[in-house]
Amino acid sequence: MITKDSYHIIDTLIRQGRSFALWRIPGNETIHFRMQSYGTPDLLGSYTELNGRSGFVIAPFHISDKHPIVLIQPDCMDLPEDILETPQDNIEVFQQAYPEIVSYENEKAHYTACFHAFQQPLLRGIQDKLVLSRAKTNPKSASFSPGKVFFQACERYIYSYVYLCYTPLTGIWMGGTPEILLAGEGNQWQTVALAGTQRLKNGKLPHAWDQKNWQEQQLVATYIRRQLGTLGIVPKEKGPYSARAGELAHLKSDFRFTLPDNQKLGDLINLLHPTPAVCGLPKEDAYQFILQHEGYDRSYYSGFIGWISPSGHTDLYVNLRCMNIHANTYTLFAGGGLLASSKLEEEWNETEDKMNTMRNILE
Ligand SMILES: C=C(O[C@H]1C=CC=C(C(=O)O)[C@@H]1O)C(=O)O
Repeated sequence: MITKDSYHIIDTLIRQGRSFALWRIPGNETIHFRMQSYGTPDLLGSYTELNGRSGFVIAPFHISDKHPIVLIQPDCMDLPEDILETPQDNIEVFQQAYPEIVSYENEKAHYTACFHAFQQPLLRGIQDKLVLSRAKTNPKSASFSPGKVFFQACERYIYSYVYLCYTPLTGIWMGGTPEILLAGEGNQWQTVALAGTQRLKNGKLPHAWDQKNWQEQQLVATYIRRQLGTLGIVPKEKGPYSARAGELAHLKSDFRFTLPDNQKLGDLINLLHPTPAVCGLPKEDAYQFILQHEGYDRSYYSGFIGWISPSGHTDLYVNLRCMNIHANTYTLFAGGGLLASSKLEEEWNETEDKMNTMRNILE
């Protein structure tokens, strides 16, 4: 069994440059571990290449040579009980592989400029929704332990999918995300439409939602219905209802369905991802707009992570409420859906609240 005392083994695996993932499903105490000790993870250039494949996948928002889809093909299913540190294990593993993401010195000014740019197509009715996000890089203390932080996140966020993934190409990613992209097995599959955000009220789920949040979530739900429909899938739908994500609440609809061919999960992912919960509508224009105007590289934030197995069980989640850990810093990411009616201060505060999911466990 993996317990929080194993944190130093996890930290050593990172220093040794091993490709591995640890994750915990919402409402479940078991921590899963998979590691590829031989060879290197597969690099894929499209979602459809995931058809028929299994392994732990980490996929970016925008696939590129710098950020391909990375598929860990594990040959080791148990966390080593102990591990021998050698003098070669050192921090260089961080430095060579990935430069840190530099956030803007005056972040609020950059966000404000982006907000106004994003509002143009929304106010003109060219876009119905656009998700604007940002990154914040902070110095990290010398004693920072990714392993310890992972176990803290597991304890604190019982309703979220908590993961830690390291590969030499992606670097260290960790998060506690509430959003399923695709989960299930056999003839029982599930996705969700998750959008709209407010803080918990005295630690409890709020049940009243304003028009903007409803509309934001309805756009995602309609999109999912339509995309599933193109495969002839008519899902059973539940919601929207208020769902908890750390100290925040979202509106959520569940979609349950069977698949015509479980070997074609990549085709379905290609249809769903990126949903308007992280991109926008109409989808393709929103995607291009974000790439051109957001002003930074989302990297693996708002991509997806998780275990994929067409003949076993699949648990893929959208990579939200996450951070990328570097040698001396860590970068937090968060975004929010903008509609024509969005207000700058509210949206900025929402990104702060979302970043607090990871920030709170570092304090
Ligand atoms: C884009 C993020 O959240 C999405 C998921 C739930 C609610 C959202 C919202 O209210 O804007 C976002 O669509 C993020 O956490 O960075």
